[in-house]
Amino acid sequence: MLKSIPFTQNPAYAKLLAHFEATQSVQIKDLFAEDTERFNRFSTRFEDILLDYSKNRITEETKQLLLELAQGAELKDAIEQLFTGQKINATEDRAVLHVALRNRSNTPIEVDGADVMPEVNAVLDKMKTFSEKVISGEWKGYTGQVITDVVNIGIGGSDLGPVMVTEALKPYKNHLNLHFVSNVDGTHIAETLKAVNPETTLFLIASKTFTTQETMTNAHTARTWLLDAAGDDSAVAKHFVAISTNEKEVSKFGIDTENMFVFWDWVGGRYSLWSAIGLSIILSVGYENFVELLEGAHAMDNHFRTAAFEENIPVTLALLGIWYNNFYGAQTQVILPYDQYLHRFAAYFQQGDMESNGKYVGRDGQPVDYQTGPIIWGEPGTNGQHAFYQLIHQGTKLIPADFIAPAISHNPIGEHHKILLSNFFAQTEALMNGKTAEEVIAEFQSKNVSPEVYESLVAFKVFEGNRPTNSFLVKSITPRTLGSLIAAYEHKIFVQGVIWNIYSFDQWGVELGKQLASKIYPELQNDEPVNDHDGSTNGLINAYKAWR
Ligand SMILES: O=P(O)(O)OC[C@H]1O[C@H](O)[C@H](O)[C@@H](O)[C@@H]1O
Repeated sequence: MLKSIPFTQNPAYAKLLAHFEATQSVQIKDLFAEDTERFNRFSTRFEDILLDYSKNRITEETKQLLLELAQGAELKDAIEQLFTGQKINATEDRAVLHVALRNRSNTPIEVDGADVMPEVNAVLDKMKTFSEKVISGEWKGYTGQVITDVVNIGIGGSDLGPVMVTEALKPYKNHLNLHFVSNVDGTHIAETLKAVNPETTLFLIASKTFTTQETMTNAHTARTWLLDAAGDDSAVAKHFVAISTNEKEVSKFGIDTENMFVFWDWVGGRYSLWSAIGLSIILSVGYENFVELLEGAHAMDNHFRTAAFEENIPVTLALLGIWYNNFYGAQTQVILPYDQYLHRFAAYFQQGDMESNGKYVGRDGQPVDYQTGPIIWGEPGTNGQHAFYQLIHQGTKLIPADFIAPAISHNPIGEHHKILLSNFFAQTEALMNGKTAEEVIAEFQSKNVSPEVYESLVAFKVFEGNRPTNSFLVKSITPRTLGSLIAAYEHKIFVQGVIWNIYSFDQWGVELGKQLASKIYPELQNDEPVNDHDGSTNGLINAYKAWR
């Protein structure tokens, strides 16, 4: 059990508050001027990953106080509880063991007295064998043809991770075409089915619970489509596999449990890409690359568990996030990958972070009186620059930004990568330094613009600067570095949840909408007007009925 230590009662909280009040006018660029060693002091290396967090509004004292905050929350003990299979997901009475899925050292990890590693390894072996058959063409469809297309049907954690990783690792891709269907909007499955052939398509039905309405609806539509073409039930065994924790529901759907890849209740949906949910990743890039992804995550797990907090990447990210979220009042955190392959990275961590830490009740069952999880958003650079960076540079909101960029591109064409990276470096520099009125005036003068013309423009061209950024520079985006990066962000979320005294591994907040939808769905079966909801909901439902 994680202890309940409300954030504002953490002994370091009051000290941090006083420190914040005394230092909030600090200018990051002045900190660099005062300390030539600042980059070395506030950056850390892990394998081929460099995290530079020197462009933040922090001093050595801030760092020490934030580290005290981690100690005050008994973080070390919480980390041990995570790694040793304690039931830290208390509201669901479950362990939280995504770290076991990538425990490449294979040391025993017990849940309720039983080592989970043999089962983890057995599923990995099963995925290896199966994926090799599909990739090599040994696995045949109902007319004896090889599989050319794989459609993963899943939503939330059963979709976002596989999508993000298969996109990120596209340079490692084999010949199989991957498709992902998540939305219950019929358009999603319809457009996907248009692009594939029933004789050569394999469907992966990915759902932890195997009861999720969207996934089951899409799965049934896919099955009907296949049977319409094949004309006989026996085709299902050759074209459908299930990935789930729920054998009963899988059998009910008509998938032989031989064709089922299991995982366990101690794998949270949004932490499940490392489990059988990663089968689409394996089919896309091969088993060896998936193992590399696991290895990278495992290396980060070891770092997180053993490195001193002052050098610990997930802890550092978490503490900096808390500094802005709880003291500077920042509402959001933007993630900006300067790598097109990482274009779903921010979307992936929208679920990872917001479903984990979007909680207003503390571990003591009481509403918290402080801010918890930030809003996560972002798009790849340089697209973001031409869309929303204006607000980051000159808006009224403070937006801490994480930049992620590879030194080596998978597509070293012409000058592209140098241009891309010059933008990355320039943005973090501009966000920190800004531009003073003097600089704006000097620029006008160098172009011989007269004061009558420029005077009224100066204010608009000034950049306050002092916008905080973290920069991840990685050597290149390989399966291993990607695994490490994802694990770093996962553990950041965990650390923040521990310090905010919330439960990060349940998601009760998604239930109410689902319950109400299942009540409304039958009401949409006839054209009778409804009147048992509030005025707005009645009005909307009745307008829909009149129109359809
Ligand atoms: O994998 P499933 O059981 O189908 O669940 C899919 C998704 O359902 C819900 O929305 C949960 O909040 C998510 O955490 C989960 O990832």
